[in-house]
Amino acid sequence: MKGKKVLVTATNYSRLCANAKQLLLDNGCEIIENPYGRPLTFGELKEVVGSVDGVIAGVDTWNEDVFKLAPQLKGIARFGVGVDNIDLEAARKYGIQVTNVPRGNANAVAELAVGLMIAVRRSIPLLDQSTKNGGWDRFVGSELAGGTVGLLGFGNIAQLTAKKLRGFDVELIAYDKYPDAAKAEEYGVKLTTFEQVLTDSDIVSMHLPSLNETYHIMNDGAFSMMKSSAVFINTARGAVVDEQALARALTSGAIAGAAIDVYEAEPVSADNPILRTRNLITTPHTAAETYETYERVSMVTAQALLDIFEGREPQHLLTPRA
Ligand SMILES: NC(=O)C1=CN([C@@H]2O[C@H](COP(=O)(O)OP(=O)(O)OC[C@H]3O[C@@H](n4cnc5c(N)ncnc54)[C@H](O)[C@@H]3O)[C@@H](O)[C@H]2O)C=CC1
Ligand SMILES: O=C(O)C(=O)COP(=O)(O)O
Repeated sequence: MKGKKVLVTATNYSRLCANAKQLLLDNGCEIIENPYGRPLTFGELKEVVGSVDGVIAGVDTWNEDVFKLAPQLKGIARFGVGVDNIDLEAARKYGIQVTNVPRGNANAVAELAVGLMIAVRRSIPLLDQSTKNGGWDRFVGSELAGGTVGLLGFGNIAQLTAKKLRGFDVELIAYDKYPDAAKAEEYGVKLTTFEQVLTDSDIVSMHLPSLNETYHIMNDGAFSMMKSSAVFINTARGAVVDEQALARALTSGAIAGAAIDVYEAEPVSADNPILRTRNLITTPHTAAETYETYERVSMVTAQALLDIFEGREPQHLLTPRA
């Protein structure tokens, strides 16, 4: 087990908390950090994967083209939840075990989603900008209380978002293909259809994973079903939204505003027209970036790789043997 090389691509080395680094070092691992502060490109992965035994992965693309170049790679521990950037079938074919950390960053994402809801309904970034520029523009906003918040997806993050919103005096509705009725009851959420979430909500918050069947689920037709006074929040994945349709909906006034943390292509390019649409708040895929998340997720990912190296079944294995 000595001398295993662990590549940390999850944005930067500082993400792995001290205890997790120590755990890997105590077990004889060498840690290779990501010097770029962003996901690695194929070219950058190609340079390094040849000698790597395990990866603590961010949102870089892990597919057969990479696996072919990584003969020693035994495990990928995703530093988060979404694994749309990892080809699980190809991983299985190459004998690479893949894990993730369900709920590890859910609280951070739920808190940001609620924060963005208030920020967009009260135009907080515009108020800040205007006041700093010498203005005294007391824009009129809308309250959450008395309105309906619709959750698209009712998994771990949406459930925590609902739990937090209970104190805001809102109606909560949600759509999920495999709904958890007990959790819905616990958090006072009415389960309904995708269409009804769109038509009835004052705030639509996206929490679906990126899958073939959710690709561009928010398109022109979906935005046209929303109230013109409603806002859209996306802290899930860029691919579930047709970005150009969102830009059209904002520009035409079909919806009143949006806040997005995720993009169809990341990092989002400065000349992407979505960045210049009216009443849009943007953050750079930051929903999970909290010290608390890093503590929780670091230990789980480090332990998963050690388990894989030592032949034990890791927690949250996504590639069980057929
Ligand atoms: N912005 C960020 O930094 C972060 C983004 N995320 C994204 O948020 C997503 C959701 O995360 P969690 O709530 O933890 O996942 P989860 O797996 O707990 O919830 C996903 C829900 O979607 C439902 N679902 C799956 N396929 C569906 C379909 N075709 N139609 C309708 N419902 C469907 C599932 O039944 C499940 O309840 C992740 O997949 C990830 O992409 C997660 C963490 C951080
Ligand atoms: O957990 C997820 O799915 C996330 O999107 C968090 O991703 P990150 O590792 O913060 O780039």
